[in-house]
Amino acid sequence: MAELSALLAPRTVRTPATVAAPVGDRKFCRRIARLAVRSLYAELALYPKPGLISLVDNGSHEDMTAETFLRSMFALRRYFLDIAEAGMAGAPFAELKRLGLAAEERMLRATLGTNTHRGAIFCLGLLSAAIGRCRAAGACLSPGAIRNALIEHWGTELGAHSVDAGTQSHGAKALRRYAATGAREEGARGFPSVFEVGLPALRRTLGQGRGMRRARIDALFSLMAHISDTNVYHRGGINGALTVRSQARAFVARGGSAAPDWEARALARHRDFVAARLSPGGAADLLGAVCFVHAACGGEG
Ligand SMILES: CC(C)(COP(=O)(O)OP(=O)(O)OC[C@H]1O[C@@H](n2cnc3c(N)ncnc32)[C@H](O)[C@@H]1O)[C@@H](O)C(=O)NCCC(=O)NCCS
Ligand SMILES: Nc1ncnc2c1ncn2[C@@H]1O[C@H](COP(=O)(O)OP(=O)(O)OP(=O)(O)O)[C@@H](O)[C@H]1O
Repeated sequence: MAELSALLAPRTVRTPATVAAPVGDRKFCRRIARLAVRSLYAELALYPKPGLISLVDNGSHEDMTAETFLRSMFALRRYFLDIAEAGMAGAPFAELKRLGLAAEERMLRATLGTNTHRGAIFCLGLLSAAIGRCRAAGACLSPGAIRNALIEHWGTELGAHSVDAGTQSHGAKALRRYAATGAREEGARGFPSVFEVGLPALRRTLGQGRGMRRARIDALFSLMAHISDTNVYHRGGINGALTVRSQARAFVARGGSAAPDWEARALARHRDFVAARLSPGGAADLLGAVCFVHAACGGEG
């Protein structure tokens, strides 16, 4: 637990200018890795999240708990450091993929075989590499610079990162059965849901003075309303996907966290989703990525 409190202790460095300051590159990458893990923790700790695991309950899941997620997060600290350094060094996509696959193995060892963070390993890993690239180029960290670095350096390979014929993952099955696009398509397009949906929603709510908890809720519901989430298709098929999208759209249309009864309505959606065994895990992963980009660019973590 001492480790956990060190990891989650408030950051003293907060401004974009400080992120780009001439501290050692390794120190910079360590800080990026800390922010990545902290962002995954922020996603886990947020409540209520429809159907998802939090520190309060297990949502729609029987095979994992918040503790499984915490074990996985600790196992991934080294990965985020390594992939940020690889990005900084201009490593080819094959090297990022090798690191990503090794991290998946580490995650599965730490969780005794449960997939807690596959999407996050992919998404926050690539973003860590892109942040490393920005640092190497001396660019000031901004969402646009991070996205450009990602597309410029690894966009071609990401566009060709298709599902192997024999892959039996939930995502691969959802793609074959429902043409649900999922994490690969997000990556191929430079994570538009992070940069064009989740992050603007987070910043809008913060700009309106409603604080970080509500900002994360608004980002999560905006993502749920927008994305093609292979977890949802896997568990609930087309009807499940339509339910998640329409419920999230209704929440957003009523003003999101600006509505006076937002918390009761978010809780009601949580109960509905648990009853229907729905879990928008892809939106949860992307929320982690939104929190990460926001913090890396100097926002409150
Ligand atoms: C692309 C990946 C994530 C494969 O996904 P696939 O859909 O086949 O597998 P699976 O269903 O097991 O996992 C999907 C993960 O994506 C998340 N997800 C689902 N929908 C979405 C979405 N729309 N956007 C983002 N994440 C999503 C899920 O929560 C889940 O964690 C990945 O396993 C992969 O290619 N790994 C190899 C490592 C690699 O190439 N890394 C590149 C550099 S890091
Ligand atoms: N807080 C969260 N709660 C639940 N899932 C999350 C959360 N944050 C992220 N996720 C994502 O949701 C995914 C759930 O994966 P998994 O493939 O085990 O789905 P599942 O629906 O539980 O599968 P199964 O039907 O085998 O139990 C994880 O990969 C993870 O990335």
